[in-house]
Amino acid sequence: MTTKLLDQFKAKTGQIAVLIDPEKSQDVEYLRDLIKKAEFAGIDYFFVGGSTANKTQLDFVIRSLKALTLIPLVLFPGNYHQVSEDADALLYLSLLSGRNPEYLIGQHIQNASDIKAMNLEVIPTAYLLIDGGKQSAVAYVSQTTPLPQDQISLITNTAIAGELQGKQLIYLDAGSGATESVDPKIVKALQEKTTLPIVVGGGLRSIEQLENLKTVNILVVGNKLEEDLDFLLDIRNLKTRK
Ligand SMILES: CC(C)=CCC/C(C)=C/CC/C(C)=C/CC/C(C)=C/COP(=O)(O)OP(=O)(O)O
Ligand SMILES: O=P(O)(O)OC[C@@H](O)CO
Ligand SMILES: [Mg+2]
Repeated sequence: MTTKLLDQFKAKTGQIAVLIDPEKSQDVEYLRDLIKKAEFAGIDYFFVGGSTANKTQLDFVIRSLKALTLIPLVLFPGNYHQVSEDADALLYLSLLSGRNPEYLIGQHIQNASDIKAMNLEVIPTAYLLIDGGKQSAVAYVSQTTPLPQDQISLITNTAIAGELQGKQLIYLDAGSGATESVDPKIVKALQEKTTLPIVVGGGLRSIEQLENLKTVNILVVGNKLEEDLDFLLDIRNLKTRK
């Protein structure tokens, strides 16, 4: 019996997930290099997904990762096509910061029975877009407005409403390539109200940012590694320091 990934999420703070965007990762040599460095760095998870990636691109990445590494593979889907039984878990996102029914429930209805029949851990996730200083791909694709960073009670109330609906995980995302990552004050306020595990991503590009957010369960790094894989060496130093 393998442990559920959600239990692993809860077990520790300061875990690191590397976000792989399938659209930008269609080269097995690139993936080999990424995996080698990620394993050396002691990365905890690969998150795989993109706001516009297609299923063929996703399947290529899943097949390659499954052949090359034991690091758990967590789907972070931009739409209902980005699902596969070959992953270890699926973040079942509802975009609670927005008011677009398509991303609250519409996408989910498309393949709910298929997902239920899969041998795949499904993690109900309250997904909140937080204003990261520039328009993100998710805001654009979903046609929703992110929550302002200074509206802390709106953010905590949104997340807690998700908890009351049965979500098991809270994901605060400043958006891919954010110029301003999620403020640690938001995390602190949320942790006063809930013990649900928290994931933070969007615009994390320095060790200092990761350190300032180390009380969250998982920190997601995407763009920075697309530009500089050697940032994984700094992450390794951070992880071995602890
Ligand atoms: C029902 C299922 C299986 C999924 C639900 C689909 C929903 C509601 C998704 C939430 C909204 C959304 C579009 C999330 C995308 C999250 C994601 C994979 C972000 C990664 O960053 P990119 O958006 O690829 O950024 P760049 O394109 O800038 O690299
Ligand atoms: O690419 P970055 O800016 O690291 O963002 C990661 C992720 O949380 C976006 O959904
Ligand atoms: Mg992307």
